[in-house]
Amino acid sequence: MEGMMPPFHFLFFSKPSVYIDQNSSVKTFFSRNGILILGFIFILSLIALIAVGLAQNKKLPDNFKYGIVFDAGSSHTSMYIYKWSAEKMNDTGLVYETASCEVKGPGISSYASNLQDIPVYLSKCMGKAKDLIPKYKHQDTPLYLGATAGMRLLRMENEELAKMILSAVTSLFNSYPFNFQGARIISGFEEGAYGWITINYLLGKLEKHNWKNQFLRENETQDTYGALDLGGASTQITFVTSTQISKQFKKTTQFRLYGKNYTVYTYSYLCHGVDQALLRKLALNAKDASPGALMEPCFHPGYERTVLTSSLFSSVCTKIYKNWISSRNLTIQGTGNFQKCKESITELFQNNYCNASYCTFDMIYRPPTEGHFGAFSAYYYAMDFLNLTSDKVSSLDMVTHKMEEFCSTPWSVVNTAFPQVKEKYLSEYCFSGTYVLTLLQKYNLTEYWTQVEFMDKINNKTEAGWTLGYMLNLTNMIPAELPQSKPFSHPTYISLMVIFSLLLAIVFILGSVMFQKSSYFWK
Ligand SMILES: Nc1ncnc2c1ncn2[C@@H]1O[C@H](COP(=O)(O)OP(=O)(O)O)[C@@H](O)[C@H]1O
Ligand SMILES: [Ca+2]
Repeated sequence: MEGMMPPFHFLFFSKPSVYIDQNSSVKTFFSRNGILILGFIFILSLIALIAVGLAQNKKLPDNFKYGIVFDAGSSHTSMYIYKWSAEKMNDTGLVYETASCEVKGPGISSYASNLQDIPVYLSKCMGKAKDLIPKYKHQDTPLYLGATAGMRLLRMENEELAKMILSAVTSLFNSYPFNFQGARIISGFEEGAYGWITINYLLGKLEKHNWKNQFLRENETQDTYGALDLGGASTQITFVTSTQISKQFKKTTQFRLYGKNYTVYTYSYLCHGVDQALLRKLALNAKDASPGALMEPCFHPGYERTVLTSSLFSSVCTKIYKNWISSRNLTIQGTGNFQKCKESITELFQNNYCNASYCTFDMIYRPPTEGHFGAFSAYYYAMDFLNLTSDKVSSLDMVTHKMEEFCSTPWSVVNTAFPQVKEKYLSEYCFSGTYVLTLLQKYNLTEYWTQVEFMDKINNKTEAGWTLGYMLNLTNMIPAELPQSKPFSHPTYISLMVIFSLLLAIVFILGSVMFQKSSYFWK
């Protein structure tokens, strides 16, 4: 049996029963110490290997954070609750909308004369936020309210009243356990810029991971989308421009996001929101109306609406038209003519004077548009209802044809076909659809019809609009530089794993050999 290997289990389980002589016991002593040292290295390497593996692949605990933003628009107020993982807060696209709430009632600016009703107005949605967000997170949850063009108009008319509305909101929100960060009127510039951040963040255009989960460099990221927001009282256009723009126009802003610079052009047209545009159009045409009646091509044949003429001139946007008409009842009668409707809408845009190289309308300089655009809010509501979104209709001719057909459909037919749609919206889709087309044409975007994507919820979750961008900015959640996504870079991780694995293999082999040798001394 001399020289033969002991069976495998002997290497590990057999114990020496007798020491043969002095010489061999010394050798055994050294070989046993060697085994101890190797064993020690083996255990250390094993611990290091496990630690590296765990650090890299640690399953992050479900530690979520929340944020609440109220969008106090001119026509209505909505609340959005956003949610994100606390550990990954600087990664893109990880903040999403977890719930939303429509505040019942009109826009907040109409509460100027009944401030006492503001708590009732907002408390239902606040109650929803309290129920949805775990109690222990309430104090850490930032709460914002941003008001847009309805409040901008009220401020122009009566600054004191606008302040009183915001104070009423502030005292109400301070009574809730959330981390209230303020209620304010955001500027049109912010509204455009935050809308642009929202859609590009959600579409993953600001930074990209590759398959190894590394952030890509500047030239590897995708082109951003321009943002088109259409509200009730104002509308914004925002896009990255490569045109050098003179500082005098003050229409651009610089962003540094995830290590990349963006020069963004943005402009907000007050009184060009869809509701104010309709009001301006009706006010403008009221002067030519035969006593008591106004023929309106943007409403369906057979549709009638009676308004008090004073209501047409009560807005800051229509005051300029107020002159010879004393208040009286005016019946608006639809004639359903798309082409005439379009012509009358065109009159709402001024094209007469431009003090720059190029203006879209209303003397506002704008550089040439570039790339794709995401159009949301009332752009989406109108085009989605009319089944005219750019993925469904491929050419402008088709859109025009469908609009002609829709506008000329008698109101009785439309009303019967869509009993579930709010009458205000349904009766105005011919106008709002035509307005969307005219506005896009004024922006020179209709030539590139398929480059305009009408969008509502991005990734089926988060509504496109300024609110998410606003919160991301105020919570510093979009870093200027690229964040490190893992404790080790991928090459370091791989190198460490290979080194420790090799070390383990060597120690194991050496250990086995030494153990085997020492067992000969024990025999
Ligand atoms: N489901 C809908 N269908 C049609 N229009 C809608 C729908 N929901 C909202 N709108 C319209 O979208 C616009 C939203 O504007 P809003 O955000 O309130 O104003 P602003 O941004 O100018 O302050 C309003 O004109 C409103 O009537
Ligand atoms: Ca809005």
